Amino acid sequence: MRIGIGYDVHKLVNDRPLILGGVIIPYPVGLLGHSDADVLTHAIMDALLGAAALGDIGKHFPDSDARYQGISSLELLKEVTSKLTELHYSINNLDAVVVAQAPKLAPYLPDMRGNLAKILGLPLEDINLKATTTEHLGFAGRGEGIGAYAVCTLLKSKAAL
Ligand SMILES: Nc1ccn([C@@H]2O[C@H](COP(=O)(O)O)[C@@H](O)[C@H]2O)c(=O)n1
Ligand SMILES: C[C@@]1(CO)OP(=O)(O)OP(=O)(O)OC[C@H]1O
Repeated sequence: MRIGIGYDVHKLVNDRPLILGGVIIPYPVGLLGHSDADVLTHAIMDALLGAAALGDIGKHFPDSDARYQGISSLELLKEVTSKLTELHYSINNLDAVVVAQAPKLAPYLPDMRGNLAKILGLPLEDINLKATTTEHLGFAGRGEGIGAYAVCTLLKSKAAL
C-alpha cells in the first residue's frame, strides 16, 4: 500500500467560471489558472502522482505548455490515471476536502464524486469528498481563493508483484 498527499490553491477572480471536480458551480467569481483551475482535481492528481512517486502536476503538465491552456482538469486526470495503470497501480481509496468560505458546496459534491469516479474507474464508495470553511479566517475565509487537500492510497496490482 502506498499513500499520497496533494494540496493546491487558486485565486478567485472575476470573469472566470468556478469549476470543482469538473462541476460548473454558479458563483459570481471563479478560479484563476492556466488550465480551468479546478483546484480539487489538481489536489487529487498530486495525491495520485505522489503515491506513485511520479512528482507533481507542474512536472507532468507545465503551465508554460500551450496545450494545457484552458484545458479541463478532468482531461489531465485521465492522463494521470493512464500513467498509474501503465505502472500497474490501482487506486484503493481517495479522500479530499475543499476549503472554501463560499459558496455552499455540499449540493454539488455528489456530481463531483460521480465525475471523478467515472474517470478514475472507481466505485463511488472508494471516493469521499468534503467541504469546509475556515470560519472567515485567512485567504479562504476572506474569499480570496479556494484550496483543496487530497489523500489517496494505491495498490500495486497482483500481476505486477
Ligand atoms: N464551502 C462549503 C463549506 C462547508 N460546507 C458544509 O458545511 C459544513 C460546516 O462547515 P464548517 O466549515 O462550518 O465546519 C461542512 O461540514 C460542509 O458540510 C459546504 O457545503 N460548503
Ligand atoms: C494545471 C497547470 C497546467 O495547465 O496549470 P494551472 O491551472 O495554473 O494549475 P497549477 O496548480 O498552478 O499548476 C499546474 C499547471 O501546470
